[in-house]
Amino acid sequence: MLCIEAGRLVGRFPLPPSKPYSQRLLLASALAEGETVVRGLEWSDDVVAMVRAIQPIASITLRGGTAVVSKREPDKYRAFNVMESGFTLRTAVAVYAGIPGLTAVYFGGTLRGRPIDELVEVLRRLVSVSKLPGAVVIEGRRLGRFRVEIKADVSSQYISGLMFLAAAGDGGVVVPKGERKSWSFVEATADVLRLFGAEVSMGDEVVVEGGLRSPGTVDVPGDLSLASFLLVAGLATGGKVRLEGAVAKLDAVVLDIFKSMGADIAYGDGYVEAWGGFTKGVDVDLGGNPDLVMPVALAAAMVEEQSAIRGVEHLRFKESDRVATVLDVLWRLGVDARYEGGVLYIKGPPRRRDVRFSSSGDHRIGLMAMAAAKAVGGCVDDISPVAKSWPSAVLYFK
Ligand SMILES: O=C(O)C1=C[C@@H](OP(=O)(O)O)[C@@H](O)[C@H](O)C1
Ligand SMILES: C=C(OP(=O)(O)O)C(=O)O
Repeated sequence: MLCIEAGRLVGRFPLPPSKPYSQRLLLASALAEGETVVRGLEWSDDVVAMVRAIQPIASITLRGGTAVVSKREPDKYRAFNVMESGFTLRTAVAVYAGIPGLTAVYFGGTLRGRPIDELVEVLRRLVSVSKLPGAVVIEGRRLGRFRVEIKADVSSQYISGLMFLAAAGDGGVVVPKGERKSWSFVEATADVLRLFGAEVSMGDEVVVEGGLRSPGTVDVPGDLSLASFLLVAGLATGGKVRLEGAVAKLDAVVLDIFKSMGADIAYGDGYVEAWGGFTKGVDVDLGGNPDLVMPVALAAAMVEEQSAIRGVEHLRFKESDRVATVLDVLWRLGVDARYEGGVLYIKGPPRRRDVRFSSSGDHRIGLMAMAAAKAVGGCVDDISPVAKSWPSAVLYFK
């Protein structure tokens, strides 16, 4: 149990490296011609999962937070455990469909109950895939250019996986069906593939031309979906937080959201600063940026005006049912909160002090609970899930 005293959070902190970019850069490096140096990694469980996933096809040297990666002749038989990383599971299952040989991708923990079937169904039109409890086995072969349709309202990682498969082979067309959820992550995949020289066009269809080559040395940018828990803790306690490092475009919209809620935010080359506090509610659709729901919900909990966070249906498919577990944190704070028709309605301020929070086995709920505990005082039952994305976070909330 981690207990945190209520009080102003004032300080300078390094921006946590973006997990989505770390994983995409490592995967692209393993599929590209030439050697890539990826700098600025933090060894979270999900980033380690991606290192395991690329090991059978790449030579990897690790030095501190730097990985030097180059493509090699793939092992004939491949087996690795992606643990709880949804992105690694879904991209590895797709990419290994295009690499001749047999691959067993193991997964566990919270990932056992998360969706993968739609992707397996689509891949079965191209290769043989078996889904077992806790593992997916793929019989890969060299594919020609392919065209597939896939549901877009469950996980954007299906689309990202198929984009990597196309880029690593002779190209392909992915047709997203239904509402496009978490679309900012598909754009991040396109950005990384383009950085590695692929042609990607995004319209009604996502068209990816094959062929990746190393851009040389790349730096992982900072992650605002994670860092915003520090910003919320600073703003909710009348403190001041300065985050140092380059910021990823992905999820940077959170800075505008916090500004619209009355916070003072300044940012420039290599830093973000936040002070003042939250004074206004917000009405925002976060269907494209699901990882911002937790920090924005906590910010909304600090103000009296009612906030609405829309587009959150697919948060039920994450490490926990985040519609339920976000509400759990808010209710423990003594905030009025409810979910109705894809929308979270939240009206603060917190009415309780010295609260006992639960991370519900979910890293982003653990981070939300730590930031909440900084504001009202209290304890978080189990912070081990936080190692999935940002192990060093615990050092900053003390
Ligand atoms: O592609 C990615 O790196 C991610 C996509 C999102 O998931 P879904 O596409 O499953 O919603 C996001 O919530 C997750 O944290 C990371
Ligand atoms: C859902 C997440 O990641 P993944 O889907 O890659 O497990 C997350 O980091 O919140």
